Amino acid sequence: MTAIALSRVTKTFSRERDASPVLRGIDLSIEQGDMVALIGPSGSGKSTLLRHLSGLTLADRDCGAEVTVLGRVIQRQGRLERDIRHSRAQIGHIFQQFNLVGRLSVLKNVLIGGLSRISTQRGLLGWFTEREKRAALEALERVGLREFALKRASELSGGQQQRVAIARALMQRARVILADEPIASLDPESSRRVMQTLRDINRRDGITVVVTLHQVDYAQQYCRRAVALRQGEIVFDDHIDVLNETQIDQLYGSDQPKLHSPNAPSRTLLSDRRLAIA
Ligand SMILES: Nc1ncnc2c1ncn2[C@@H]1O[C@H](COP(=O)(O)OP(=O)(O)OP(=O)(O)O)[C@@H](O)[C@H]1O
Repeated sequence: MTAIALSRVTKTFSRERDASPVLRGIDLSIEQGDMVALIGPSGSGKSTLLRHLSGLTLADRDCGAEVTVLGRVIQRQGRLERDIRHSRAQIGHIFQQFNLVGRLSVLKNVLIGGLSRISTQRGLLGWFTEREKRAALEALERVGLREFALKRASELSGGQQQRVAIARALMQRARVILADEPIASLDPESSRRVMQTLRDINRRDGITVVVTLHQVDYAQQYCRRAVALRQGEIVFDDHIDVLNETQIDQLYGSDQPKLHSPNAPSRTLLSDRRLAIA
């Protein structure tokens, strides 16, 4: 079953007449339960594409764009769908900067993930039931941070905070997780833990994961499929094993990021059958 579908998504930020689009007619479909890496050089449109999926960014109005997630329309013709709140409840968006409330406990931060399901008043007052607290502790257990529940979020390392953000998405009962450069500011060990956590929830819970990554070797190690963008167009879309050295060089040119992971699998050189880079 299709979890995510984009058709004809074009996005131009500038209103100047000759401004170039950041995304150019993107058509993409992702199956439920897949784990997909969005790769490509800086500025190629990865984050912008991801933000279209949760309706944080709207496509151009005149391009006939449509974005659906889990069968619900998120945006159509550059307009947000009316019942976006319900759709967003199923989508966990994780950011490079974690977006936790540093002065609150780790547990409270995770509990906030369930806010879309409880009354605004109860949420504002910070009243949570024993059942909700148990669920939040279970989510923390899943990401290996249960013993940090009562610490302030700001006391945790970057990698730990990122895992709290993942626990918050679990508490939210998200069926799709969109992770925007979740390891960009982390050291290799923390990066591995975060990617392992994402892969674990993908495999065990069947949650669809789309993750933007700068380091191709992490994509190769943890993701099943790669979608590569260059200048706002999809230039590669296939099983991650199909992506070879030559294609990576073509994709990044002289901007190719360093490969950080010492455990990266050796890459097999396969045919260039799908790469459309000119
Ligand atoms: N809100 C915005 N207003 C204007 N331009 C924007 C906005 N957001 C992104 N852009 C521009 O769109 C282009 C694509 O940005 P985006 O962040 O999607 O790329 P990216 O591939 O995620 O890059 P990086 O890997 O460096 O994060 C860039 O040129 C960026 O400057």
